[in-house]
Amino acid sequence: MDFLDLPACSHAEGTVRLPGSKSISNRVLLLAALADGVTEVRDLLDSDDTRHMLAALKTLGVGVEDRGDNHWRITGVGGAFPVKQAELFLGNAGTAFRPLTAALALSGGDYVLKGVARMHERPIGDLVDALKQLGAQVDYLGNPGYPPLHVHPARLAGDRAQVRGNVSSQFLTGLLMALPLRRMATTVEVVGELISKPYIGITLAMLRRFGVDVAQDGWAGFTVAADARYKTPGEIYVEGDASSASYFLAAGAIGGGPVRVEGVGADSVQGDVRFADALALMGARIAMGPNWIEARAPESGRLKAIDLDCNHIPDAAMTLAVAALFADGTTTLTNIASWRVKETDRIAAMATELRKVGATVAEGADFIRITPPARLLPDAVIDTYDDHRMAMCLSLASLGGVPVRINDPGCVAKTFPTYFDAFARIVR
Ligand SMILES: O=C(O)C1=C[C@@H](OP(=O)(O)O)[C@@H](O)[C@H](O)C1
Ligand SMILES: C=C(OP(=O)(O)O)C(=O)O
Repeated sequence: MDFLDLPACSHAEGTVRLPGSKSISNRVLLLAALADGVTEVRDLLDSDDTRHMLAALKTLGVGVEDRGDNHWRITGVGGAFPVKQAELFLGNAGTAFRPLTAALALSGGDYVLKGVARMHERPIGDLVDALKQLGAQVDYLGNPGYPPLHVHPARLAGDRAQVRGNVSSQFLTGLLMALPLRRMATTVEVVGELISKPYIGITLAMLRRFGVDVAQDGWAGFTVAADARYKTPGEIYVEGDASSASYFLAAGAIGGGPVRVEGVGADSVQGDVRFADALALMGARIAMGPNWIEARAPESGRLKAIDLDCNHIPDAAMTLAVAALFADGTTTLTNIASWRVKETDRIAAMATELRKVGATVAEGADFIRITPPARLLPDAVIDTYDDHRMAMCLSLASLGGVPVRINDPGCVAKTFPTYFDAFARIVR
């Protein structure tokens, strides 16, 4: 097994230029592909998840040109994809799999969508159920409710669909992105709770950038007009990734700081910038400009434990679970049931790995509670479960003055291939 030994460290300080946002990159790529005309995409994230999206779009007949330095020229097809038969492999990229399922289901072709084994355990039934109400023909090739999928041309059907939003917001995101392909006014109603709402905010903001305004009835109803068409904005810059920012900001809060991240700040459309508020609740000193955030340790030196509903920041909340190792009491993170259906069962994985450094951890269906040890245990061998965030989060334990071994560190390639180099540059 490949591993990386992180030396003991206790101080973090410096500036990190963030890679592009995964959530924005994959939305922009799909919207640019469906739009009429050429979009110059700047600062695109270069990682496994975006490579899967780029490869899929190329297969589907979209013009995809690498201009170097994370600049991509996308020549859109102005509607449904011209290639009418394809088999796509999308790795473990939820932001590729769910939106492409919706777009392909309304594209009038015959498509197979597959991923890695874990992707075939990640639910998609709520999206497929909603698409079927709109006439989509989708078969499960494995277990009902899960990928792989076989998509056939849709039959004409009604002007509204209901979708459940309590398992993943990506189902609603996928529907919204695909609806302009129908060329008829369509309303999506959200049934029950909608989780991870700020990601719908990103979707709506990106649709607006591509010329489509969605009429919103709170979080319960979304209507796309019959004449909605994606228009290229010409050029678009991708913000830095706010979830990736969380590791460095936490490092600043734990290891003195200041640590500054550049590429994301007060003007961001990403909900995960709210991670900075959570760190502030823990006592960290936070400063923010339009395009940067900086974190320093509390005046007292030690972080405070918190009780926090983390439904709005499901990804960055994992970083709080590790910051809790450095707090003065028991931290409880609630409303995070979706952790169990992501890259791995993140509640179980986090509990197991935090215990390896000496924490006392309780877990439930939708919460995790962490009580730090007086001193972290040295030489923990951390398993990462093919989950980039497990690897990046647990690297922070080394700031407790203990050496930490990270197994399979390459899993960070999903969203941040150069993470460990960036981390090494700010710690000592
Ligand atoms: O739409 C998106 O870009 C994302 C939505 C979130 O998923 P859920 O809606 O499943 O919580 C998040 O965890 C994921 O990393 C990215
Ligand atoms: C849940 C995540 O990924 P995905 O986009 O595959 O859902 C994540 O990046 O934490």
